[in-house]
Amino acid sequence: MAQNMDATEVWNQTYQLLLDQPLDLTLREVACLNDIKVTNIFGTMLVLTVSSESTRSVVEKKLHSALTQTFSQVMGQAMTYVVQIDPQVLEQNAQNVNVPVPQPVPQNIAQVREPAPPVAAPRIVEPEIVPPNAALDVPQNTRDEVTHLNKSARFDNFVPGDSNQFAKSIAFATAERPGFEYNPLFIYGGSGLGKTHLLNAIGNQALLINPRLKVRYTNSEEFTNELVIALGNNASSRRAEMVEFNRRYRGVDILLVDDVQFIAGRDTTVEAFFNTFNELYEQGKQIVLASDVPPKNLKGLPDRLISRFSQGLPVSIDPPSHELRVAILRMKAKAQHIDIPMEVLNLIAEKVTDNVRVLEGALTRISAMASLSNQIITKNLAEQTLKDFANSTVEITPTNIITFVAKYYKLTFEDIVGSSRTKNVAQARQVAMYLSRELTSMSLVDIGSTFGGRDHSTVMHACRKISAEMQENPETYTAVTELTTQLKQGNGF
Ligand SMILES: Nc1ncnc2c1ncn2[C@@H]1O[C@H](COP(=O)(O)OP(=O)(O)OP(=O)(O)O)[C@@H](O)[C@H]1O
Repeated sequence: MAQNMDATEVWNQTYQLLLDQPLDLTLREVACLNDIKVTNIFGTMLVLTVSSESTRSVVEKKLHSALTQTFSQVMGQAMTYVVQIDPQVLEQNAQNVNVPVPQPVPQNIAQVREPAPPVAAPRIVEPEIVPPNAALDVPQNTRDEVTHLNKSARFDNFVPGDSNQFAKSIAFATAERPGFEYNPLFIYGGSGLGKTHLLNAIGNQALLINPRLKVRYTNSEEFTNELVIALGNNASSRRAEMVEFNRRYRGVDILLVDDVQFIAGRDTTVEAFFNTFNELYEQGKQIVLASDVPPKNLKGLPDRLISRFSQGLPVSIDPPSHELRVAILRMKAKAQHIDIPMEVLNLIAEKVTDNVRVLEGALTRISAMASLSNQIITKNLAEQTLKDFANSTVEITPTNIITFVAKYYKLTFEDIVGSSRTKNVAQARQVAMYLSRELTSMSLVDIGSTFGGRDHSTVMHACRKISAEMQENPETYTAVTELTTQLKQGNGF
């Protein structure tokens, strides 16, 4: 553990370790590494400061995996980071181009940044299912401490349709007879289509049938981080840590691995995963994998692993039809006692076509608007509310959200991720957490890490609070809707 290290020391150690690794970096990427300063540490989140937008893009994309893993290794716990551009550089740029920088200067990054292509979020993957809006409590997040399963993601609240029926049936059969017909079961499909839900449903159903089974849900980022920590710096405890790591992953009857596409890139992780896979497989234990693409399209993984993945049954989940979108909306509305006419459900299903998570967000928005304006839900009200709710192709990162929220509330970037508990800072932070849940695919755990190492239950509380406030408080409603619109339009990214 190295939690008492100061920011400079953390960077010095990380930098040294990075240089010792065969990372195959270009000269440009090495130059970007040299430009990084760690300027703050909030719990498990580091604030990195760089001097240009282009460096920031490299640090957020190409170097993300190496940096996250090495920071985690140095700190002895899973770490995440956000990247800001040096406030002094921004101020200097603003003066050079004669653009007055509004106060507070340093953190209004979006106002003075050069336009740049949307940058990828530090990829923080999704280990559990939680609705984007905690008011939509189907399924809620109740992650089990041992299995890591979200107990609320079940087969009985997974609505079937043409696009997912086959995957659901196979998943159900797998839960009933783990380790037999479909091993490994490989579920693939686009974002927000229900892969994580099915993985959890398999684990929950199998345990219902046989409570003595050992089940473990994980995702590739969690697997990698735990491996990095087990390998750690400390040679004397490494052996015991690795025994414990292997017990956790190789001693199970059912291993459920989400977002397996992100396992690529690190030889040690791929090797550990390959060995875990083989051992479980040879013992006849069930392995279920989920990914955004079929096995043959996985990039950066060795052929031997891809051929193992293809040995069992790959099944796809496709985007839902209009009828299925309406059926899912009906179920969610019913679960929340939202009285909503059929024509409005049809309208939402027309507007949001390719992601069930976004579908849920639209329903919440409409219900909040109706409740705030004390109206019943009508087609007209829904049309008004969803005016700007177009499917967006802009990629929104946690950094974007923090930057925009800070600007909206006239606070600093570090206020949002820091530890201040003053009322307006806490409110802004909760809105930022809510937006992170709604507009990115980050899990509660990962949002908590990004916002200064907060617990996932703190994030869940924030999402619930903002969601409830939206129904009662026009200021909160306006803040959320305006920020969503700005972020989706990508203004100032
Ligand atoms: N058929 C369905 N019935 C009910 N709820 C669904 C269905 N499909 C998806 N959902 C809900 O939509 C949300 C997103 O689903 P989930 O997280 O499983 O998607 P995913 O495919 O794993 O996405 P990602 O690849 O982004 O992690 C969850 O709240 C989930 O419960």
